[in-house]
Amino acid sequence: MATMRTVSQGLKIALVQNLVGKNKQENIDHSFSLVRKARENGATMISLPECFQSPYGNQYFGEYAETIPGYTTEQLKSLAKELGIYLIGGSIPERDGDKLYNTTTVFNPSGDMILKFRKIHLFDIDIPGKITFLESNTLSSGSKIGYFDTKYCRVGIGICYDIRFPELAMLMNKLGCKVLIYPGCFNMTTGPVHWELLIRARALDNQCYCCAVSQARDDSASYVAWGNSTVCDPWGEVVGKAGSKEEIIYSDIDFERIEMIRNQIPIGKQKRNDIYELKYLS
Ligand SMILES: O=C(O)CCC(=O)C(=O)O
Repeated sequence: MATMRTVSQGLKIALVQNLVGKNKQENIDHSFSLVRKARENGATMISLPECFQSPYGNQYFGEYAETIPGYTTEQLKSLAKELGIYLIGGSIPERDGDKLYNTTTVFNPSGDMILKFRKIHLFDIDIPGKITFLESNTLSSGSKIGYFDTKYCRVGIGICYDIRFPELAMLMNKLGCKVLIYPGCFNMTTGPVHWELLIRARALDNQCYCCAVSQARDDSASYVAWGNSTVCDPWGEVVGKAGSKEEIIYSDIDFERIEMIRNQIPIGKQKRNDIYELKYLS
């Protein structure tokens, strides 16, 4: 007799750290098989990483880009509906006219697209002898904050480099997000020191859950991903962490814990808006 798995009634998040190769269809098929597995294991919200169907790199964005809605997002839509889950489609290179964006789409359990979010802060850095990357050579930036409502809570979205900007996370907190999710793809220079620190910082300064989901590491790729997909709780503690290889990590979101910590250390109420204020210029 087949074993019936228990599907969580609450918010159980799965981060799918898939290995991305050069074949788009294989990337889609393979990552979807991992999403199915995560659903079988009870996840109710599942996130893929940044560029889940395309290798990460300026030389790839144009070739793998699609319109939204388009081929990949139609498949994400069907999968969300088939599995009855909230599905965060990592990101894909999006083509809109003559511009490219790094874009996340989110689907609800009925298959409706409830968010299209374009990466706001482009990854332009120069660390001599280590890594120089200029996303702005190919991509344009978004200019709208990304969040969506679920039956559990409001969830905020940023993409990779966006996690370095505390103001963005604080605004998502101000808008009521209890969970922040960052599809990302850090590298072997910044990943070891900054990745976990940034995830923990965003969780702690907003007293919320913060999740970051990476591609798995491929040492032969032109851009080697750090991996280490992570979930951090509102106390700043890591409650789920992957290694460098392909893996799915799971985390149950405890809303009572968020409230308890917010009551114990009430920084949300102690902000001195008479001295400083964070404004959302929509
Ligand atoms: O901030 C970093 O160190 C890495 C960011 C990145 O890889 C990205 O934004 O895609």
